[in-house]
Amino acid sequence: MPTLNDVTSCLSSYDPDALPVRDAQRIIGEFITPVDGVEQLPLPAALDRVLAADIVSPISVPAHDNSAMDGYALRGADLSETDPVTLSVVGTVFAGRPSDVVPASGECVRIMTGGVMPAGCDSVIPQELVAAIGAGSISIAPGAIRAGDNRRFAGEDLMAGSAALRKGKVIRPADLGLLASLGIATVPVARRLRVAFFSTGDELRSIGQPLDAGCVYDSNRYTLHGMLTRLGCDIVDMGVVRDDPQALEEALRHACENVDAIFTSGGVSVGAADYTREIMAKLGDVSFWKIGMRPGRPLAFGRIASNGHSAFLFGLPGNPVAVMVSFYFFARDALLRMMGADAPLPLFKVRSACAIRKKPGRTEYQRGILARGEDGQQTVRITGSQGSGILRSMSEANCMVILHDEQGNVAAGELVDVMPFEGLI
Ligand SMILES: Nc1nc2c(c(=O)[nH]1)N[C@H]1C(S)=C(S)[C@@H](COP(=O)(O)OP(=O)(O)OC[C@H]3O[C@@H](n4cnc5c(N)ncnc54)[C@H](O)[C@@H]3O)O[C@H]1N2
Ligand code: MOO
Repeated sequence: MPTLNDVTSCLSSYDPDALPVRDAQRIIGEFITPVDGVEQLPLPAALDRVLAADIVSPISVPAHDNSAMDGYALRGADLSETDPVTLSVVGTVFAGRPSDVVPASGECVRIMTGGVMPAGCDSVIPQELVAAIGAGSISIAPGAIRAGDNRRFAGEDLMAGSAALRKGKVIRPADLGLLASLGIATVPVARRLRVAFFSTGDELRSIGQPLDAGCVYDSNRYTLHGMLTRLGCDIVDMGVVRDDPQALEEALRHACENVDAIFTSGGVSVGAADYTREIMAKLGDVSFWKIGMRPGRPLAFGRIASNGHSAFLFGLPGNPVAVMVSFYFFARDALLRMMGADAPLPLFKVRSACAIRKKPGRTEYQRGILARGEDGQQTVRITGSQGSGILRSMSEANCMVILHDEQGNVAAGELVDVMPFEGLI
C-alpha cells in the first residue's frame, strides 16, 4: 500500500494549502486500493452491485436465425422489383416451436415474431405489407420488401464465447436482463463496503433533542446516509461525537476496527475548538488540504489504523453543501474504486440561462436547475444563493454546474458544463 507521501511526491508541484481539484482527485485515486472479497449472488440481488469477474457468453443469443415480425418467411430470390409475386403458404412457425418444413421456391411459411426461420428462408414480409391473402397463398406487390428484411441473425445480440459483461461494471437493469438471456442464475460481485460516519461539533443536536440557543440540527449525517446508501454501502451511523479528544479518538478507533472507510463531517478547518485534525493525524497517514474549490475547500484524507486494522478516512468539511460536494467529487469515485468499479459520470454542455459570477483560479460547483426553454433547448439556471451552508440550494437543484479552475464570469447564453443528479432508473 502506498503512503500519501509516495503519491504526492509524484506530483510536479504539491501544495496542501492550494491543491487543484484534479490533483486531489488524482492523489485519492492513486492512494485508494480495492478491497478483497467477492460474493456470488442470485441475479435479482446483484442489481447495483459491482461485477467481480468478466462474464463470457455461454450461448449465442438468439440461438437461431428468427423472424423480427409476424408475417411470412420466404426466399428473397423469389421477390421481384417489377412484378407482383404469389407464394403458396406451406406451413406455420410459432415462436418456440420450430418447423421442419422447408419451403421450395414459390412457397412461404406463416411465421410469428421470434419464430425460427425455416431452412432456405432469408426474409420476412410483415403481414400488414402483404397485398392480398388468399386461401393457401399470399400476393406481394413489387418492391414491398427487400431480400433479407426482418430476419434476426443467430448470435447478433451475443456470440457464444464473447465477452458479455466486463469486471468492474455496476450492474444495471439491462445487465440483469442480459445475464438472464444467457441463462446465468448467479454472478460474482464485490462485497459491500462497510462505511461508518459521524458528525463532530458541540453545536450539533440530533433530531428529537431540543434545539438549544446557538445550536443547529445535524443534517450532514442524513445527507451522508442518503449518498452512501445509494452507492450500495453497508452503513454504520455513529451519531454526533463531541469535540473532545478522547471521544474523537475512541470513535475513530472503533470505526477503524470495524469498517473499510470512515466519513466525518466538521472540524477539518482551522477553528479553535476543533480536535478532529489533531486526533486524525495521531492515528495515521492523513493530509489536511485546502482545495482550490468552492464549496468544499478543507478536506482531510488518508488512512488511519488501530489494533492492526486500517480504514480510509474522509474528513469532510462541516458546511452542509460542502459535505455533499466533497462527497460527490472525491468520495464517490474513491468508494467505487474500492469496490473495483470505474463509473465516471458524464458532463454535458448546456447554455446558461443567466450570467454567473466566477473568479478564475478555483473550481466552483454551483447548484443548477436544468429545464427546457420555450425554444425547446435545454438551459440551466443557478438556484439562488450559493452559500455553502444553504442546503436548500442542493435540494432545489437537479444538477451541478461545474465552473472550472481557469474559467471566469459566465455570460447569459454561454455554454457551461453540467452534471445531472439523476439518470434513468
Ligand atoms: N479562518 C477560516 N475559517 C474557515 C475556513 C478557513 O479556511 N479559514 N474555511 C471555511 C470553510 S470553506 C468551511 S467549509 C468551513 C469548514 O469548517 P469545518 O470543517 O471545521 O466545519 P465546522 O467549523 O465544524 O462547521 C462549519 C459549519 O457547518 C455547520 N455544521 C457542521 N456540521 C454540521 C452538521 N453535521 N449538520 C449541519 N451543519 C453542520 C457548523 O455549524 C458550521 O456552521 O470552515 C470555514 N471557516
Ligand atoms: O468550502 Mo467551504 O466548503 O466554502 O464552505
